[in-house]
Amino acid sequence: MGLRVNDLRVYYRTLRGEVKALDGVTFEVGDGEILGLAGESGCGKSTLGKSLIRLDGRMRHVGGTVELDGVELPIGDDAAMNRYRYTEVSLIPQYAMSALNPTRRIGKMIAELLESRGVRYKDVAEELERRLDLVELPRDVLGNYPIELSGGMKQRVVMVVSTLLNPSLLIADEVTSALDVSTQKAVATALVGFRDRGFVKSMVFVTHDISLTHQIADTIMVMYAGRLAEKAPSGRIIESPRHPYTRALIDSLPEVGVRYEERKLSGIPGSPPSLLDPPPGCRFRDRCPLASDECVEAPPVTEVEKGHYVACWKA
Ligand SMILES: Nc1ncnc2c1ncn2[C@@H]1O[C@H](COP(=O)(O)OP(=O)(O)OP(=O)(O)O)[C@@H](O)[C@H]1O
Repeated sequence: MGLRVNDLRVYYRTLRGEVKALDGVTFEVGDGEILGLAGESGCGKSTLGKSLIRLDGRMRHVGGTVELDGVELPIGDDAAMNRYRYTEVSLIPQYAMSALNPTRRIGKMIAELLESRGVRYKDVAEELERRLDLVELPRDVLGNYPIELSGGMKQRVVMVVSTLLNPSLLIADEVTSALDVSTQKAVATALVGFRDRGFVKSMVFVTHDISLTHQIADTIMVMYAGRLAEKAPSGRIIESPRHPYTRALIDSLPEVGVRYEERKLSGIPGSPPSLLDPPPGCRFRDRCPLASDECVEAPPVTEVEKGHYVACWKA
């Protein structure tokens, strides 16, 4: 049944007011689907990823729902969410390599984690070893402390641990940004393999790198200033983007493997609006070459062809 997110609003409390980081986002991810989430820094990608599993202390669930396999997740209630974490929805965090407890051997850490989920280590030990083999980690890592492993090895440990209980949904948050290009590819390929083997049913792959997303995701969703700009099957969005912002992103893609955050968006002056007090209407209109009077009203998300959604009056 997959993931169904409806009009999700999550804000950050700050001294200057509330940052409307996620301001009414609706989308679905089907079983077996990998959704790549793209957009400039600050558009709300990580906030969306985190909202699906754990709101941090400053985040407030203002409205909207998240349904996984037909069950509404209590995302605003940290304690109630606990029973879904690892088993139903799991996260490979942005800094996965530092997510491991430095004072625990890997095996011990996994045993404690399993215990907290009511699972006996020996019941999954064989499967754990099989998965370590699969990502080409020696079984000995179970006896190692994190400091004894390289960055890439720690990354793979976190990948294996976070998917060990076969969650329905995996959120991979910028898992490749700290890696070199060839390791990025290997990690992305391993994640696709996890999906193909059924370790996870569906995945939200958050990244700056739209060219990498294109290689692994079935569908790409582009966000702009806390809202959905466009969502379509990967090939479709790369070949014929309909939103002017998506077009700019793709035009600014120089070559595979180069992150667009490191380049200026060609031909688009300005920067995204502040999410403390975003202007009414289309949030891209100040930078948009096609903007006209109707853009003072926020465009609805429209399905322009099957599976292709765009929030733009001109699409
Ligand atoms: N803890 C926080 N307190 C206040 N505002 C925050 C906090 N974390 C994020 N924000 C703001 O929320 C908005 C969305 O941030 P988010 O990290 O989700 O974006 P992102 O697209 O994932 O960016 P990046 O790729 O740089 O991580 C930004 O305006 C950001 O400044």
